[in-house]
Amino acid sequence: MSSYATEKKVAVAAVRRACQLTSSVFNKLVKNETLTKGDKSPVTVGDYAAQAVISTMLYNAFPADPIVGEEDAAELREESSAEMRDRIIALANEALTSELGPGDEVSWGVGPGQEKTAVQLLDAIDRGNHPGGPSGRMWTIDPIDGTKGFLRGEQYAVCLSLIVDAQVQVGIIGCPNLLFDPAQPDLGRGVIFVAVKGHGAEQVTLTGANPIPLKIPCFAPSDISFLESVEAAHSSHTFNERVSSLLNITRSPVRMDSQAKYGCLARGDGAAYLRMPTGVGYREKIWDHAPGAILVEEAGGVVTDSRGGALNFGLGRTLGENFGVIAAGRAVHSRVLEAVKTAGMEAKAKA
Ligand SMILES: Nc1ncnc2c1ncn2[C@@H]1O[C@H](COP(=O)(O)OS(=O)(=O)O)[C@@H](OP(=O)(O)O)[C@H]1O
Ligand SMILES: [Mg+2]
Ligand SMILES: [Mg+2]
Ligand SMILES: [Mg+2]
Repeated sequence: MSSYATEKKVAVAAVRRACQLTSSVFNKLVKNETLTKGDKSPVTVGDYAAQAVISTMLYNAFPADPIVGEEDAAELREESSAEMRDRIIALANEALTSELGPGDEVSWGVGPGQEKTAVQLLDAIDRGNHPGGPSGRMWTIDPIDGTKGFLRGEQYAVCLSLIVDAQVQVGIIGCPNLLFDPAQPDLGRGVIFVAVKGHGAEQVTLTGANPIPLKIPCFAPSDISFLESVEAAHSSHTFNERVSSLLNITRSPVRMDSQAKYGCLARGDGAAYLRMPTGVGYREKIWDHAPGAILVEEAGGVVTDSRGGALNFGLGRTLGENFGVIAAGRAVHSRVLEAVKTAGMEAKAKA
């Protein structure tokens, strides 16, 4: 099984630079300007600029690889967006031209003197327009996952994955605001989760140091707690409550934005991640789950939909019809799956 050594190196380096960028956007813009005003523009600036940085680095390392990215530059190309566009270009160039870090190579289009033009950076954002599908190599980028968490100064994640023939091979999740070790807060915040199919999962610092292998622990029934979305619109809190009561879970759920949930599951901060649809119609996006799914699987866990079927990353930009997501260690997963089926039948009977 390929170890995807170069892909992993480039992907970690790209997520690292994007994390520097998003932290700087938060410190410069969100903290000062908008927490009270509720203006979403810093998120947008951060999203676009981080996608530009990651896409530029991927293109320099793997020019033939298509990208499925959340953002596109159509609005930025309009004359009315000139001010925002300039900000994004400046932020992206600041991140691309900062000093080389450990493992960085100039050939990825980074380092001092590597400024890009506005046209190059807008084109880099738009390279994320690949439709996805069942065959070939493709990357997914979610430049800021958990935008609402980002604005609140809580959890968000910079997420990148490599999918080959619909199978996730590499997953990287950068979490600038997550404690490196909840048991040792002195170690500070900032984690990058890294997984390669068949080669395990680990977490490193934001500088790529201190690698720690990840393995989901066995949980006693009394220690089980759920990880779930903060936003009730993104996943059903009431369904999770019913599943918890069927499993006699007494611990309160831990609510956290973004794929940081998958990272916390992989290192045992919580026992299960349950994300059930809140209504009909919303299709989950592949960039919201591909990095998390490989991370949990490589840490020894199982990720399925609510019927126990595998998530299908080969259907296009979405996972298709939404049957939710259940992620957990093997033993907990089978118990949660049974309870989800029971709660689903109860809900149907009531409807
Ligand atoms: N209706 C609905 N249902 C399910 N999911 C949705 C929905 N609407 C949005 N999204 C996606 O949710 C992504 C945010 O992830 P989380 O749900 O884990 O974050 S949160 O806790 O709710 O803030 C979020 O990712 P970002 O846009 O990158 O933040 C969206 O892709
Ligand atoms: Mg997202
Ligand atoms: Mg996003
Ligand atoms: Mg979004």
